[in-house]
Amino acid sequence: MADTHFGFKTVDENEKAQKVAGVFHSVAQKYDVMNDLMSGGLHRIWKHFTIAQSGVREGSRVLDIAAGTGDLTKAFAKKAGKSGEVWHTDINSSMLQVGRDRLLDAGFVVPSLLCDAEKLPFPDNYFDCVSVAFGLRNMTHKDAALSEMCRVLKPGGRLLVLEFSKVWGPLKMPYDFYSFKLLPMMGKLVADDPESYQYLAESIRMHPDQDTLKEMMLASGFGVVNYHNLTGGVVALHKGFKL
Ligand SMILES: C[S@@+](CC[C@H](N)C(=O)[O-])C[C@H]1O[C@@H](n2cnc3c(N)ncnc32)[C@H](O)[C@@H]1O
Repeated sequence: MADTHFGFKTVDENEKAQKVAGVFHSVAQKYDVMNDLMSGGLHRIWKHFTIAQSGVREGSRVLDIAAGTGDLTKAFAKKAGKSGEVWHTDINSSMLQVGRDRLLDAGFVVPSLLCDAEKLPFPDNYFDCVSVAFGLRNMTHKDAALSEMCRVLKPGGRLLVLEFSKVWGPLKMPYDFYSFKLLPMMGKLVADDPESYQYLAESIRMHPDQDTLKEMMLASGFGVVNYHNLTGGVVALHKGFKL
């Protein structure tokens, strides 16, 4: 079994998947409140921008990967309407359940499916839009997952990858202080789980930067890839088009 990263630690690939599963089983119930707290609500703006860039309209077929508590799924379901088809998927049963309950409570009846982004159980050329928000970073074989996302898209379809990225130089020091000092502290106080939020900070630093991710998407089969930096590169939205 090959080695990979779990935050700053080197672990074998099997162990990474188990540790990531442990993080998300542990944070699922507090995930939404922590998301608002940690980002000061900014994640809502980043997601709003993602939806605006999606091209999803009435009747679209959309796959939300690593969808967790379902923020994007819900917004896509609104846009795709009754004639659309929107899937809420995640590898983690705790995150999927919290998301499914939230979607139902908000009046959205969409399929929720437990599945691994690296082996998608969907046919080729099926979706108009595939999204993965803050999920790719946690995957063991990112290339395999990106190739799967490309496979299930129709020609002309688009992949949206919303993910933490490399910050603009002058922001680096305050951002590091925030990530490595304040974040684990908030994780302890609010969720009694400092390790999961330490992993969050470390996994962000280990994730490919904007241009590297763009190259990975091109190598995975996307014909055109571009990206937008949001909040000084704290987050980037990559758009990949299958030709
Ligand atoms: C930080 S949450 C993001 C949830 C949601 N997309 C959002 O933006 O709020 C990351 C999610 O990625 C999921 N995940 C990690 N590895 C995955 C994989 N290989 N396939 C599918 N989902 C995965 C986790 O279970 C977790 O729910």
